[in-house]
Amino acid sequence: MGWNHHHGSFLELGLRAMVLRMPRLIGSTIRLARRADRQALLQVAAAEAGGGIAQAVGLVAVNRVLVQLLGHGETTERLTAAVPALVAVAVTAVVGALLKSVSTAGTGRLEPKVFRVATEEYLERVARVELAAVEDEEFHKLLDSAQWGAESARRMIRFCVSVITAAIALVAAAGVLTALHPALLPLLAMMTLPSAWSALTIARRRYVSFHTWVQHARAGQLLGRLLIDVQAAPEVRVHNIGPFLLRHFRTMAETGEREQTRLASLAARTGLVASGWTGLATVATYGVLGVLLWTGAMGLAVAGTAVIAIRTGSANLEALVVQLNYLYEESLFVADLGRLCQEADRRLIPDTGRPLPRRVDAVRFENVTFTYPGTTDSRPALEEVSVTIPTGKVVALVGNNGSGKSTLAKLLCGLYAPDAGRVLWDGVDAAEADRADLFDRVAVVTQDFYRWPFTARINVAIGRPEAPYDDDLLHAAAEYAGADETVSSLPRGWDTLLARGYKGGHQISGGQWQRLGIARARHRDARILVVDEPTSALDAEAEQRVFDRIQGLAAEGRTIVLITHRLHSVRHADTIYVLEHGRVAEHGTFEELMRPDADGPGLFRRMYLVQAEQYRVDGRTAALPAQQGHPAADPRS
Ligand SMILES: Nc1ncnc2c1ncn2[C@@H]1O[C@H](COP(=O)(O)OP(=O)(O)OP(=O)(O)O)[C@@H](O)[C@H]1O
Repeated sequence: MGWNHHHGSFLELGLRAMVLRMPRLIGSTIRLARRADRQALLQVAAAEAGGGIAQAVGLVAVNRVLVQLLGHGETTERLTAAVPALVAVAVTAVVGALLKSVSTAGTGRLEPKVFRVATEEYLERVARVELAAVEDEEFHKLLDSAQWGAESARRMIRFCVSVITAAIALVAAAGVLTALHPALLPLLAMMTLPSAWSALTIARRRYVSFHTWVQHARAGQLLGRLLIDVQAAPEVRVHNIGPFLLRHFRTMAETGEREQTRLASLAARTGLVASGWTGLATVATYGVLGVLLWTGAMGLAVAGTAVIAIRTGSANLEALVVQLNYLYEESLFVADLGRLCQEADRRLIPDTGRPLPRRVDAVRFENVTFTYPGTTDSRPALEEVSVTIPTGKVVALVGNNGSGKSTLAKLLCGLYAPDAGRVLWDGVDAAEADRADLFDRVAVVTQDFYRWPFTARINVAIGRPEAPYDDDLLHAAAEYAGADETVSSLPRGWDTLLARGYKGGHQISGGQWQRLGIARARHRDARILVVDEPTSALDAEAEQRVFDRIQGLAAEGRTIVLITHRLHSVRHADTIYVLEHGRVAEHGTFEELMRPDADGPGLFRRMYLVQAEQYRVDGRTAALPAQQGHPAADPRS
């Protein structure tokens, strides 16, 4: 459990502080409800207040009935005298029932809306935080527990209503009891305090346990989900991974069960202690009532009403405590949601900044050093990197796995800021730039671009989510990426759902997805196109076509940043940067880098020749570039 050290602020609170905090928590729920549906909130509040008044009036009427029935005179006379009070009891009961149903309807209307408002509140923020926050383990832990907060906010409405109902009813019963005899009130409180203590103690324990185990539970659920995951399904079967996953799922579930057992036995012990104290308080209460009757300090009718008031009062108090307990438990999760929103606000991508020049001549990386936040690696992902990306040119980034190519692309897109050095868009430092403006100017297509579980149309159109659908533009983008054939082969064309496991869902191949991804980036129509290994799943012909088209974009004035391991594809790039361990090892044109006598370590030439060697046919040596007196090299030829 060493990796889980989350401590919510509530864990530091004592029981008294919790009780004191309760009104504020109820207040924040009411504010949330007001934002969700003011009218429904008023309806619930009015119905609950009316219900409380009806209950108090009902109790007073019961007292009148008892006084009349237990008074002097003929039975028929006493009955007749009690009729008006009896009618009042019936009327208050009917009014109470009607108001209850009004409140139930209002609560039912309010709850889903509160859930939506609370969910939107955090989703809207989390979608706008810096990428570094999303990748931050601490932020994720907060996200894990806060996700329960929206559901808790929904449930809090019901518990809030129940708490208010029970509180109003309790005040009514306590008022009547005080009027009957002031000594009865503290006794009523004594009867219920032990259960209040026990309920709050149990809730607090459950919350602490939840926080300690939240990631364990998530990991267990993940194992369960892997067993039914569509993408994992082939490997699960062929490699017989099912029993392995199941075994670990069971081990994790059993560990969780032991925690539940521990909590249950603690709860049983606490409950038993509380019940003992409640029993003693009940005996004392009825004892006092007996003494009052015995000494003649209280009449029989009053004692009868007092018994009813004590029973209703203690039932209300019991309900109040139980509901308060639920409310408290839920409020802890809502508080987590509040903390997540605060943390997200702190880490939001700023929505202001310097506008970028309308026409940028070049983006320049000046001695950029960058280490991923939270990593313990001593070596930065990028170290003193200087790269120039002129507008309208093709710049290729090549290098071994982990050399920093994708990281450089992410910094270019404004997803991270350098720790040292600057990324300059002409004169404007990207760290100070208006990020929305910067994002607007780039389109990215990576090897693992997102496969949206939507229709083919949306999968391309989502490149420009705000723009209205224009089928001509979508067709042009698809044609550009060679995705038009894929789309026309789909059972419902553009409207085919690309999500296996849903009705009408269809699965396409990796290469077909890649064509759609390229079409999406093309549809975005940004000034800088970053293509990170975009063609790895394409067949040779399609790949060639995509590269030719990408070159064509540069001719139209767009800037292309091309990341690839297929060195043959970068031979037409205007500049090639070769990265090694986060540094630029060498750069130049293809011809310059292929010259055996070139300055620098000759890394590109070595890598190229290794690739070319793999394409040797029948013992013939791979061709070398034309300027060395050989025909242009194509490792695949
Ligand atoms: N999100 C991340 N968090 C922490 N470290 C990362 C992250 N992404 C990459 N790295 C690390 O940064 C270094 C550079 O990775 P990067 O993905 O930029 O390499 P690359 O040249 O694109 O590699 P490849 O050719 O395999 O795609 C690697 O050491 C990698 O482990």
